Parts: sequence; structure tokens; C-alpha cells
Amino acid sequence: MIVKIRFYKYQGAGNDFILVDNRENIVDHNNPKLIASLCDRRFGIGGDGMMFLQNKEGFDFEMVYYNADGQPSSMCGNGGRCIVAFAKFLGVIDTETEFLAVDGPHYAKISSEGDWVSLQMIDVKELKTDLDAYVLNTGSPHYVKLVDDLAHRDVFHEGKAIRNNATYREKGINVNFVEPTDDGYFVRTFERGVEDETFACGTGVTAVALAMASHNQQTGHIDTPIKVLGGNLNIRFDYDGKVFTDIFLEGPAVQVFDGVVEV
Ligand SMILES: N[C@@H](CCC[C@H](N)C(=O)O)C(=O)O
Repeated sequence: MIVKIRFYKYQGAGNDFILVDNRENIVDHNNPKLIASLCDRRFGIGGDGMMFLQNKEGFDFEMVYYNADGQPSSMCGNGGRCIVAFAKFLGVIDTETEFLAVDGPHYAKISSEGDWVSLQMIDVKELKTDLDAYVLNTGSPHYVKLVDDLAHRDVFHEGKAIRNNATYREKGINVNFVEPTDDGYFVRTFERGVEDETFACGTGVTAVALAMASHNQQTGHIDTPIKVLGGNLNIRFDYDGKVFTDIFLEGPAVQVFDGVVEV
């Protein structure tokens, strides 16, 4: 049987997603093959991931997220920002929301124009090291390494090698390379589940901002502008030297096109 699915394509700093309004539970998304084929950039719609906006008691909505490989995954920060913009577009929310994602409840604020989203991320209590890199979980697991000449780095091959080394192969990890700039940082990320470099990673830049605060022994309220391949993001948070709280990931979330796909 052929089923028609209406979808909306969004991007947040170049991290792009297919979104479906599934409040009526029309799509059975427990279908890795279907999701991977829709995310395929040559044979499908194309996307770093796919999300379903669902009804959830006690919340404005639930975000159900899949990576481009078709597998459900941990939190996606840019996806979270895009689904907030989608919820506003659908009239589910106005300029503030409390929604449920895989890592728990999230508060977010969106501009009245609907294209700038400030998303609260989970508090982070643990920051580990792996040789000269930092490892932490901001809703998804991240490896953060300071490097030089990031513009010319082979992020695909270096990131892939770290993601698949003996320590991380089984569960996977997202690999972020970071270089300081005049006013913040430049970051490039190899994403697990996309298995490629993406143009931005929200939980990734969040991990970088936190790791760099600890690296530079900064405490108090910290604001960190980060440039990524697809644009600019900002991360603000409080740090007492042990725990990172009130973390907000901020940036653009834009609807690119919509359509109907027959599956
Ligand atoms: N693009 C993301 C991260 C999505 C999840 C990641 N691929 C994983 O499996 O950990 C973001 O914006 O945070």
C-alpha cells in the first residue's frame, strides 16, 4: 500500500532535518529503512536526521528523533531548535514551550518571527578527559579536541578514526575539533549516525563551550559565540567549577521547503 507523508524540511545553522507532524499518529516511524531512505541525499529528501512531532500529555509536544542512518538516537540540539520552530509554525506553541525529548523535558523560547530559538539543554555534571581531549554528554556523547588550522583539517577521516577506535566503536561518539577565534571558537564536527561531517551540531557546540570554559578555568556566567560551517551559534551557561547549569543553545531555525512523499 502506498502512503503519502507530508513533510517539512528545516535547517539550523546548516544541520538539516525532515520533520513530520505526527500528532494523529499516522506514520509508524519504527522503520529504520524508510527513515534512512528519506534522509538519503541522492535517492531521498536528504537530511542529517528526521523528527516526528507527537502529542505528549503534560507537555506541548514530544520530539522523536532519528539519525540519518534510520536509528533512534540521543538528543539533537539543532533538531530541538528546529522542532520548536516547527511547533510554532503549526500553531502548537506561541513564543515559549516545554516539550519532551529523549533526554527529558526542555524549555525553549522562540522569536515572534519564528526563526531564532533559544533551547535549554540538560545540566552537565561530568567532564572527563581522554589524553588531550575532553569527553562529556550534553544530551549526546561528545569528544572535544583543540586543534590548529581547523579550516584545512581532514575532519572526515580524523573524526571517523576517533569515532571508530576501540574506546568508542561500540556506542559511538560525536567528534568535535575546535580552534579559538577572536571572539569565540570555530568548530567542525563528525557526527555519529550520520557518519560524516555535518555543517553544525548543537549538542556538539554546547560540549565545546563547556569543555573550553573548564580548559580556560572560567567560572560564573559564560557566553560563547561559536562559528560552524553552516553559520553561527551561541551558548550561554553558568559554571561553578564543577557543574554546568542553565545551559542555553541559541541560533537560527529555518523552514526550507515542504512537500509530500509517497512511501
Ligand atoms: N546534530 C545533533 C546531534 C544529533 C545526535 C548525534 N548524531 C548522535 O547520534 O549523538 C545536534 O545538533 O545536537
